[in-house]
Amino acid sequence: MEAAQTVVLASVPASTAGVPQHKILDLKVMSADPAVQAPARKTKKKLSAGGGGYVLEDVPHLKDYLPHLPSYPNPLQNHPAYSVVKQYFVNPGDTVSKKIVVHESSARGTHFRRAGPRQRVYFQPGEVVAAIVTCGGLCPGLNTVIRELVCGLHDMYGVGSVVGIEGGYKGFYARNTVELTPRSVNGIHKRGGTVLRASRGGQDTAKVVDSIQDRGINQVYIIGGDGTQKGAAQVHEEVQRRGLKCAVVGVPKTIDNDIAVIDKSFGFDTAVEEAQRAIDAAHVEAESAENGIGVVKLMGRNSGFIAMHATLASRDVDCCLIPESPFYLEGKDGLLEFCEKRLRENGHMVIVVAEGAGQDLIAKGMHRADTHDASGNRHLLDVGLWLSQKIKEHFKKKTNLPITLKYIDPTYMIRAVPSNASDNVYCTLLAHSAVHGAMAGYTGFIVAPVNGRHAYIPFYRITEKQNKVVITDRMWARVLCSTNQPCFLSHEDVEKARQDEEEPHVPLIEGENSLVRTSPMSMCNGHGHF
Ligand SMILES: Nc1ncnc2c1ncn2[C@@H]1O[C@H](COP(=O)(O)OP(=O)(O)O)[C@@H](O)[C@H]1O
Ligand SMILES: O=P(O)(O)OC[C@H]1O[C@](O)(COP(=O)(O)O)[C@@H](O)[C@@H]1O
Ligand SMILES: [Mg+2]
Repeated sequence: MEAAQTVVLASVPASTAGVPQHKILDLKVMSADPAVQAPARKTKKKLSAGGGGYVLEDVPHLKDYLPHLPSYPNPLQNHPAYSVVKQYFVNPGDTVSKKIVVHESSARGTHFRRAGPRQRVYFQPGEVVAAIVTCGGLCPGLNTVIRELVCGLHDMYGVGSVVGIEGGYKGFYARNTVELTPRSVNGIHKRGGTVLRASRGGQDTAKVVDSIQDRGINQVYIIGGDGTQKGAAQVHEEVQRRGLKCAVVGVPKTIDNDIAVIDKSFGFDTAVEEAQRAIDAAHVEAESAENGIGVVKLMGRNSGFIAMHATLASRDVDCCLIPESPFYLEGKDGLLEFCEKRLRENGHMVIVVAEGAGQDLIAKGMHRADTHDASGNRHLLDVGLWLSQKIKEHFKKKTNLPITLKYIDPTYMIRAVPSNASDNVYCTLLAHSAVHGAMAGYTGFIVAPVNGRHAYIPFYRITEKQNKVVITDRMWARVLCSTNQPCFLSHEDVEKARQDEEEPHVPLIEGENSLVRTSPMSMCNGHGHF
């Protein structure tokens, strides 16, 4: 839940960090909620406004607090591979639009600074001491990002000093660093996991920054998910407070695809592809038995993207359950009734369930205290096991249908694999964009594609809100349409989901779609089905 915030808008002069000469708006944000983990933000949001409702949400720059920092020509201009590119350096005014679908009357809206190499850099190759750390859960592509950060720094900018921090945040203060060279990272992209190892918990900002300071690290690349980037934002605050010349760069990693604003996180495609193998196996098992049911549990703590995409890709799935969409078992249009119907019609069925789905339902009637992992993530109850049990009980007690149910839990198998070809390319570009940003003196940002173009995005943009499947969007409707599963939703559920929608709906001409807009349940066909 986002904390209540006090917002102060004021005009300030443009900074020297390449901000276009729009009117600059300075937004101070103070948290009004004492329970919020992060301290009140000291870094001001860098907003600048242009014509037609254009807003640039810019990222911090080292010059914001080190105004006399010298800059140098970018060595890439003499690089044999890059110097022939017609316009290799990014135009300082280039920005990436957050909103890609626009109407003739709509405001241009939020933009982010376009990623890429700049004509001037704020580090000389010989002075750079870069550090790389991987935090949180595994994700296909971590090794590719590590490799490409090391090789990008070396090959493009001639940086020779790159160290790896082992075992996540705590490695900053609990372990020695390891030297990373193009030679030592060669070939690691063919392996799953992270050669630097990762961990949950142990994020102690003061100790992390002490270590950065003691080791003379001046570029830190922090690869991790939403939790990691909250930690990275705090590291950036502290680095800035101490006045250190150190660029803090976040590379978003999450297999769950739960990071807001960005198009997609690396490794997600690989995970969805790997999930197909589990669904295929479940389908083969189900098809080959009398009244066969295959249940596949996939990752997705709070966001059901993997389950949703795996379902759409497979087309063998009869029901997809995700955390964002509540469901129920018993009664009319409940899951158990649907299972009976599918078996009678088709003789077999496959259910895909995201691990975070139905947690409230399972917890009902259970006296069990919530427990959390070292990072503060809630431990989940095993929905796959619970669901399998409930289905078996139902068919045994309430029907005369003998069923064969197979439960497949490929959880860790889909994230422990190496990244596929397209994720490898994605990771390469991502790492290079991160390096260009740090060399250009930007700091306190994450790098990621927004509408297909790489952008530098301020930390607050992605730590404030998690990306979730919007169950009132077309994509979820496509899933429901392909599976023919019940919609399970009550009026209240739909209304609640609509309130969470980010984009306001623009009314359609002549009331088109107005039935759906005014009556949520008209989304269902009257039998609780879409
Ligand atoms: N709110 C937070 N503030 C600061 N650090 C955090 C926060 N949440 C998690 N972290 C740290 O980030 C690291 C990874 O977090 P975790 O939630 O496990 O994975 P992920 O970053 O992939 O979401 C851990 O070291 C954890 O201590
Ligand atoms: O058992 P672990 O290592 O804590 O990981 C399991 C969890 O990690 C996740 O993959 C998400 O991890 P991140 O937030 O680190 O990306 C969840 O889907 C899953 O619940
Ligand atoms: Mg997370």
